[in-house]
Amino acid sequence: MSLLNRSRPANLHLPQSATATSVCLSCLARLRQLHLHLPGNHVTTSSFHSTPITPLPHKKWNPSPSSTSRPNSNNRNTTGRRVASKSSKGPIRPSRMTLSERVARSPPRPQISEGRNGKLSKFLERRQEPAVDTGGGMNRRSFRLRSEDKQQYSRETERRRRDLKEITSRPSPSRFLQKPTDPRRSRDASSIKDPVTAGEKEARRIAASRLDSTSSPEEKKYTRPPVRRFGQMKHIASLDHVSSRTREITHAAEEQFNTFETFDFLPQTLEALYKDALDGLEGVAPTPVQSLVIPTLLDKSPAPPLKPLVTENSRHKTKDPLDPDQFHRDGPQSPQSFKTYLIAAETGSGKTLSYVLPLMDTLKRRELHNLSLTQSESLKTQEMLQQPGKWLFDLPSPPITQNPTHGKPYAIILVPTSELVFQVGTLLKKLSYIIKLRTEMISKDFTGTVIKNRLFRSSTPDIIVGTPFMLDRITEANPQMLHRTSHIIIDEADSLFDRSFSPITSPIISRAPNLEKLILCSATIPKSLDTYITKKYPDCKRLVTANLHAVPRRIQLQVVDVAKDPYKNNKTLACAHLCQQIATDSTEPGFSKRVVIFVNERETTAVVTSYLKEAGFNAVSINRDSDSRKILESFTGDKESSTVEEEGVRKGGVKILVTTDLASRGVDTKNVKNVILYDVPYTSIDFIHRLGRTGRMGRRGRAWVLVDKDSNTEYVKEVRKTMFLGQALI
Ligand SMILES: Nc1ncnc2c1ncn2[C@@H]1O[C@H](COP(=O)(O)OP(=O)(O)OP(=O)(O)O)[C@@H](O)[C@H]1O
Repeated sequence: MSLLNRSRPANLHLPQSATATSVCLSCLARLRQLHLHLPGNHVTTSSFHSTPITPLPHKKWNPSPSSTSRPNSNNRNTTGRRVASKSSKGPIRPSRMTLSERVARSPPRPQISEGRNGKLSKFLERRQEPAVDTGGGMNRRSFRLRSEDKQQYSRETERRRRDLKEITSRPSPSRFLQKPTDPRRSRDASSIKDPVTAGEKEARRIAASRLDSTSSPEEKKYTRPPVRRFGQMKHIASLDHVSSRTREITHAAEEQFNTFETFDFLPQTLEALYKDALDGLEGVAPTPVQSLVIPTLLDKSPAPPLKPLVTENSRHKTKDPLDPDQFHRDGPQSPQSFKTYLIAAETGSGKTLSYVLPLMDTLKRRELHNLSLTQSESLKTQEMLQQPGKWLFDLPSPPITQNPTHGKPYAIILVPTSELVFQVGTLLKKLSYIIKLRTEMISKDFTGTVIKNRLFRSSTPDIIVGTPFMLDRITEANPQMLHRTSHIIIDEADSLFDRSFSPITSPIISRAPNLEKLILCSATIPKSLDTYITKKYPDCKRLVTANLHAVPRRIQLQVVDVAKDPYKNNKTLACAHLCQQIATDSTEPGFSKRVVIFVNERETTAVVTSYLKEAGFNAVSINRDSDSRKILESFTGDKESSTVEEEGVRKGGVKILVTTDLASRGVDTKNVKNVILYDVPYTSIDFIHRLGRTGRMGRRGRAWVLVDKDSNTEYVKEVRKTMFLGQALI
């Protein structure tokens, strides 16, 4: 008893008047720990407990420096880490939470019954492995302190290095591009399968050396395999490498063009930008991508003379749309008279304005230039007519043109979905109110009559925004429509040049004989796009920002293991529970919180939405029948304040959108703070785009990814670590 009193920490629950049966179980656990560390400690517990307790196995006394200098009574565990005092934690929480009311309220935390030793130790074990793993978090210091993490990480890295060796010896696993087998690479593998003769080997060697000598330095540069940091992350390896030189250029541009005034815009462009495009925000500065792109695209030269119209009315497509391999077989186009640019920057970085502003400014300059030419012509005419002896027929006759400007836009902007047509089109309309240009939208949302009126009425639009599907059909029927088109912009270029879109996107470009600039824009450069551009537009100028392919660190990603308690592989329950937590947390006070849930399959949207609706949430999904434009509007618009009634119900204060990748690209959900990845995305590209719906334009964002027993947990962990380190996912 005296020994006990001597070594008993002050926070043990042992009142002076304690009877043998009133000692709490946690104290007993502490006593047992002490017992393990004291030499020859044979204290019997019989004086404290009425029930006999099986003696603990005797542990040899080892007066190591760690055990003597860091006793457990100092609130440190056996590894020497500081742990919170158990007695100060209040009531002990159970290991199995019962979610009897499912998601209707947050999971209760019933008290564990005292005296069940097994339960207690299990509980303490489980507490170290929470279902929601927040480890990556934002705390760099605590991350560094995790020595076990580090050890595990180095073991993982070693294992991956071995995997990488094995994988790189196989043919390219790229999902986008099945390259023709390179004899140089397949040499080893084939020699194992079927023995080759010495003659064949020699022939292969010669073929390989020929390939080496014929490939240009440009080709060599871009056919280099990307740096694969993680052998397992094959998807990540499909992203292109961004050189340090590119990063230096971006930083230099950022320093040089640090205000919108430095771009030498027309006064009306600047006014429209400040008043309409940026919603009256004050003190705005160009983003890195804008500093880089705007000076390059801004064009003050007058429009060059138009090439004559192609008279033959070719109604046939130059390419076979049903041939999926054509995309990868296409050789470089016939000598190009136009310049090509590739804009690549992280999601939510302001890429749209970076191409829209110089485009509108250039077109306005040309319009003003043409107007001044016409005015000076008419002045000359009047002067001539005033000369004595001159009359109307002495004047040179105006040129007879077969190409009236009727229905011929100067610029075309292509985007993959009608939702994006609406988003980009709305921005253009806002800007053109002050700049005074005519802009129109074309998508499946409008009837044929509406489209016809928009295109071919007396006032021809200067800029048309549309989907490739619509514009391909219209320009195929009216090939002369693109005669005056000097600019074609392809937003989300990685989508519009993939196997499904490429056969309808490419012909539109080839129908514009007077094209001056082809601008491709994307947040990700998959290897397929990189190869396509190198092959088809070898002189393409790449405008790439330093943070390309990196998910901003202001987005916090947490991993929820739904295989663990309390979800027991019920993903929908875990998702509803997360929504409940979001609804009740103290973020965004007074405002309706928005949550976007991404799933991999269209069918899952209906399942998740109905479950959430049943649980009382305000959930919607985008599908074929829904008015997706209207639904998205409530997620892209400004913040809405939640009413007192909604606040009371709590669930009413949160709006949930369940969607597939349909809403993962380009949609400017700038006020969405919460994103849930219900399914692990198939590729890193999808990861980047889905996470890109939050944390836009410098805002903070939160994301959760649900993993179950079938998910590639390793892959998710690597993505999270890479994000945490602020590195690109390549
Ligand atoms: N210089 C700026 N200052 C403040 N806000 C800006 C600036 N430029 C653009 N924005 C705003 O940032 C938001 C995101 O812009 P935008 O949609 O162009 O991003 P993005 O790079 O195209 O994203 P994504 O890759 O997802 O399509 C828009 O709401 C836009 O109004």
